[in-house]
Amino acid sequence: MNALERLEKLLDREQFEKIRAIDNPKLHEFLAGWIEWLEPDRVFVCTDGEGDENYVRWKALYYGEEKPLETPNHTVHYDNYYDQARDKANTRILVPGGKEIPFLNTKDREEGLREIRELMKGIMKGKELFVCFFVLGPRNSVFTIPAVQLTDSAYVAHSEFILYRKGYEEFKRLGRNADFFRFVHSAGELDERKTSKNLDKRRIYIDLQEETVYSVNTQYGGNTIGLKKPAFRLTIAKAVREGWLSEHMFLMRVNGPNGRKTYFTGAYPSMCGKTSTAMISWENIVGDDLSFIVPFNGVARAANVEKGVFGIIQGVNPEDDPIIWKVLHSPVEIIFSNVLVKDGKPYWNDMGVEIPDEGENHSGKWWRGKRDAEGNEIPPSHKNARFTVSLEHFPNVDMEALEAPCGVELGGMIFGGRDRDTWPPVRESFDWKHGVITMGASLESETTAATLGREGVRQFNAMAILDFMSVHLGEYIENYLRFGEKLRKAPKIFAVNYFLRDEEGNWLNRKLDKGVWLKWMELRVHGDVDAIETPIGYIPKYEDLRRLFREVLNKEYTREDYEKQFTIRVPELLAKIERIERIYREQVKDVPGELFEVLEEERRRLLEARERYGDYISPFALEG
Ligand SMILES: Nc1nc2c(ncn2[C@@H]2O[C@H](COP(=O)(O)OP(=O)(O)O)[C@@H](O)[C@H]2O)c(=O)[nH]1
Ligand SMILES: C=C(OP(=O)(O)O)C(=O)O
Ligand SMILES: [Mn+2]
Repeated sequence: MNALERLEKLLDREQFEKIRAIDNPKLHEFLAGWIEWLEPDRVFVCTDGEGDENYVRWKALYYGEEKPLETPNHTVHYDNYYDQARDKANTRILVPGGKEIPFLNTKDREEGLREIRELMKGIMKGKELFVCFFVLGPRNSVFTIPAVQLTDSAYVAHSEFILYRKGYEEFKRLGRNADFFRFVHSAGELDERKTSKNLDKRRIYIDLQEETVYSVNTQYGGNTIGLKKPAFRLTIAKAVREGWLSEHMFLMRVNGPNGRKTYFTGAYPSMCGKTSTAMISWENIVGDDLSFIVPFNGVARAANVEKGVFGIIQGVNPEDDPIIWKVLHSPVEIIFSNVLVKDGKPYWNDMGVEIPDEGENHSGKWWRGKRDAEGNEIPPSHKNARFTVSLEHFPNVDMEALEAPCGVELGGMIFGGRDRDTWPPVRESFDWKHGVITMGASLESETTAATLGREGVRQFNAMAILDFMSVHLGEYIENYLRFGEKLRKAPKIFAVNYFLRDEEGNWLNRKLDKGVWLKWMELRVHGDVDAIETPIGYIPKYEDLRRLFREVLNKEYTREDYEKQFTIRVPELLAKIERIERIYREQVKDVPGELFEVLEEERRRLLEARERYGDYISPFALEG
């Protein structure tokens, strides 16, 4: 029996016709094999029709994975109390022989496939399987990658309808020529709260060879939404193979003088400010998490992989995030996850309004002071609680850029992380290579609640992408360096640090200061302002920032604040180079020699500056 004949037996007539309309034997084989293996009670195939999307929305409520809130189109979803973040330990890249690759969590491919298949055998008995088609990137463009998702979670399917462009018609159009990604997910057995129960058997396995990701016994979006972080591992490998960039970057428009539009991408690790930067209310958002960047006639052009936001809700407040706040309080389609709910209203930590003392949250029934099994006090919402919403609902979205089949020309690329004591708030690299190596490849950041495990630990996190890396880091950096050489005009590279602290641990910057750094970078891309040359790149002049603080935030920016923030901290910078160099020499090993040369040059510049100015160099000393 061929695959189509098997599918005819497995599906009811209506669903079968939807599959038959796609002329793709590889797809048929994949579907027939997995439906037989997973043994769902029912299968629903989603086309691009509004009715099918509605069916998925309704099923999320019907099966209890989501509950309606007071505001129309708002729902809440909970993940298991111990399933609130990405599970790095159980996320594996499957490679033949289980070959060790630095900073990757690998597993022998055969063994991994056997294990995951065993875990998934018959796992959908009694459940409904949703077969969904989407594309990564804008439809019918140079960026488009078709993908099929199988999941028994209506919440996961629903999230994907909000976050990705529909792809059923694209599969039909491409027929047997479609080169597509595959995602197979099961939430596994659910408890009475409809959250995944068998967390000890939680696995996320990535098969680069077949471009397939398996995810089981988990619901948290970072582990399960196939087109998001699971697909990211596949696109990184594809980009390195094909000579473009697939990055953990927001994409936004910064509005310059006289209506000038300049586009930036920015890579910061999870929970380090991508969404909050891209959402700055007076600029325009294109994407907040994942970008594809291709060389196109000598310029770098970027597109958002997604069309929605799966954003962190903690700290969203009316002053700092007026636009998100407004969207979250309007009757557009939103899934709130792992927040506190009381009388049908959602609440979250640090929202700037009073929060009730009891209700329901990610721990079940909640009251202030409640402790978990480990004795930790449970806050109203989880730190990694999120909202899922389409970008079309944001008044500041740049729709034209979001839908542009050729993407937008990039003016600048930004790297940043949680760094309490080393990097200044903003600086510009000397050139592409200097930026790629001393900013991107040298990125370190403190761990956050976006992954399971300890928080606040400084960790190497090259290009903010290490959690998702699927190829040898040396190869990835080599691809980055060569990418710049394909360009007539490379984007300028910048580094930011929103998280500097003083000795007492107080932040040196306010959350909206980033809006000023963005305006400065925009001016630098066009050579409109001068800058101060330092051993680690160019930093802003005080006068320019003072003017921008006044224009952008209507605030006075003092010389004292500037000096504290932009002091060149030589001992910390030297120690960092030491750490980074050791990591590349001892752990990564096969890495382009240029990396060591550029780090060495930076060290030499710092040592020379120290001779002349001492350990902590005031930016005023370097001016002139
Ligand atoms: N102190 C401080 N916190 C920030 C700043 N920007 C963002 N955050 C917080 O960092 C957390 C993660 O931010 P988000 O933009 O969602 O990160 P993403 O995961 O990279 O998209 C949120 O709790 C924000 O409130 C900032 O400039 N300063
Ligand atoms: C979805 C995620 O993305 P981010 O925190 O980068 O927004 C995640 O890390 O799980
Ligand atoms: Mn985000």
